[in-house]
Amino acid sequence: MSQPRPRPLRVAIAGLGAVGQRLAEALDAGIPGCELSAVAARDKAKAARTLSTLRHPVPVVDIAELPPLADLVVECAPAALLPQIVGPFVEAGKKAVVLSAGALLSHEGLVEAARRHGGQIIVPTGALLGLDAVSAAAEGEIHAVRMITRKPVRGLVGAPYLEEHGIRIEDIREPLRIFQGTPREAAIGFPANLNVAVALSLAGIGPDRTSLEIWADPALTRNTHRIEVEADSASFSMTIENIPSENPKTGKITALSVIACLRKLGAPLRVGT
Ligand SMILES: NC(=O)C1=CN([C@@H]2O[C@H](COP(=O)(O)OP(=O)(O)OC[C@H]3O[C@@H](n4cnc5c(N)ncnc54)[C@H](OP(=O)(O)O)[C@@H]3O)[C@@H](O)[C@H]2O)C=CC1
Ligand SMILES: O=C([O-])CC(=O)C(=O)O
Repeated sequence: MSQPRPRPLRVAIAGLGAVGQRLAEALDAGIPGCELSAVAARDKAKAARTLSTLRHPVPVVDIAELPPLADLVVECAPAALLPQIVGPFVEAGKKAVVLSAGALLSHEGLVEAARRHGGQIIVPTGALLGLDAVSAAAEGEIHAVRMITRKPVRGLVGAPYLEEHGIRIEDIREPLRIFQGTPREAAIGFPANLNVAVALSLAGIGPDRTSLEIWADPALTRNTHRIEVEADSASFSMTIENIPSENPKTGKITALSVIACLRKLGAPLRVGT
């Protein structure tokens, strides 16, 4: 005898920007097993106007009001808000999908809280690719992971690292390597630009052993990430060229990655790790 169908997972969106808006539309159109239940926005009146075209209206609230309204939160807000969005969900044994992955490194207590309370933090592949292969390789031994990110100038301007080191990229005419280091260092210097490098490091050999280069390239229109992995099971390299969304720092594929991740949560056929 088949089991009764479980009730849909109530999904909250924290941050209604480039990712949040696309995700709200997709949830409203229907992701099996999920229903949009609430949205948190800074400017609630503006968010209510944005959401007025949804078929199924949802409350627009402050971040602190989300936990009783949802079983899972998708964090797609400025990185500084990560602990206040994710903490209450994982402490209640619920799930949080995290896009500001870089901020996890300075709030490792969130992972411990999820462990203690039976919650879960999910970092989707986001604007990157290949995290399935990296996770599989990490079950064996990975010798080295290298990532080279190239971005158009407007995808990088304003990053704290550039200000701190007096690096001006607005008028460059040739590609310029602006950073060489680790994802842990990049998460501090580029909090809105390099979540992908942190996600890669968490899937593989960690934020201190992964090596990262960042280039500003005035000829580029797409955020381009190349990853190179040497492991005892395989060697592989992959490149993704992201078409920017309304937010030039964020690739369009980011929201689609979250949609695919939510779709997999309750799917009868799940493909990929
Ligand atoms: N892991 C990955 O692969 C990727 C991660 N990211 C990260 O995902 C996050 C979201 O990206 P994106 O959608 O492009 O960012 P946006 O800047 O477009 O959206 C962020 C939204 O959060 C809102 N916000 C600000 N303060 C609050 C608050 N107190 N309560 C609720 N909402 C608030 C902003 O509102 P307002 O504009 O009014 O201030 C804005 O609408 C970012 O941290 C980004 O770095 C992005 C791309 C890839
Ligand atoms: O890493 C990020 O946060 C965003 C990014 O590079 C992209 O969208 O390509």
